[in-house]
Amino acid sequence: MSDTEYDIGLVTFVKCTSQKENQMGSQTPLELPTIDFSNIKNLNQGTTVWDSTKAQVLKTFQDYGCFEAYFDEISDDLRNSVFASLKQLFDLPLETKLQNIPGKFFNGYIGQNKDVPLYESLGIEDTRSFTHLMWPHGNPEFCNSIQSYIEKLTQLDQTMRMMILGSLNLDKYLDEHMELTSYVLRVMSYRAPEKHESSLGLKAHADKNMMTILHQNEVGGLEVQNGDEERIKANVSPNCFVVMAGETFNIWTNGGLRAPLHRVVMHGEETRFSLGLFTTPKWGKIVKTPQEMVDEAHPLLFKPFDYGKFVKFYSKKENFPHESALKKFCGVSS
Ligand SMILES: O=C(O)CCC(=O)C(=O)O
Ligand SMILES: [Fe+2]
Repeated sequence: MSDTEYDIGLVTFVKCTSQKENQMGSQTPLELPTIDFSNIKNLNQGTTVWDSTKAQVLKTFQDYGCFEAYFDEISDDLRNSVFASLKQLFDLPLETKLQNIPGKFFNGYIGQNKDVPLYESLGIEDTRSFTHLMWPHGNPEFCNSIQSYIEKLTQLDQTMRMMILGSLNLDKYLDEHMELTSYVLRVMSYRAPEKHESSLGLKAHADKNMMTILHQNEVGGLEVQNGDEERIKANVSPNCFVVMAGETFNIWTNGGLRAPLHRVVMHGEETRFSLGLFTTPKWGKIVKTPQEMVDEAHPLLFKPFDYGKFVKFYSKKENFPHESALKKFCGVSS
């Protein structure tokens, strides 16, 4: 972690500079703000550090909808094991990967799609049963490292949500908010494009769920859109995790947060691996904006909705991948 600091308004951001940049001493490119979550175990509510971190989280979510979390709970060994496991997983025969038929839409195998030919992904709802499905004779290293990775990122997710609700004075909804969601870990592989192919790995989109934590290998390629033109390349430092608000969080806060557009562009000849912990509303539970976020100046933007019903609606051809699908589904003026 570099010790370079800079101010934006009231809060100070610590830059999470990549080693490559340091060594090459190149000029600083546009970067996402970074928030320091090192020493998370000692980050206690009510302390000055907690309060300043909480203010940073809300401000970056309001301004960008996204930031890089510097999080050092995933050891080098665990990270190496996770990325090595991903290579092993994607090297499995297609028939094996296709067996990952999920409990829910969009959680299964996605790939072999001519619109995004470089991209392949698998959703992991339950690590044990997923491992058994992929390796019927067992793969304890995969199972243990993925499970431990999910547990650590879950801690980061919950800390950040606690901070956002706290900053909005909505602490009383915390238990309800945590109960509302479950997690899926989506693991992704992007092969390098052939000479005649486009380098676009994943088209620009905003996530529909509550919040996403992304982690990429050193190949990089994740870009976040800021404003109409500007695209910011996400850092590839090993301890940097890109945290993004999804459209459901924007709805829950009555438009109080941004859900940024982002995409993946491939460079070079290496395969890119990435992981995303997707915090997603449980099917059958109702996502409802707290009344405190609504007043005359801020009328209700979205009606309460069941995410499961939305996913079914979204999976229909005419609604996918419609940018304003949620607006169409439960927007107040629609
Ligand atoms: O691979 C990545 O880093 C981004 C993936 C992504 O944006 C998504 O799955 O929604
Ligand atoms: Fe995404």
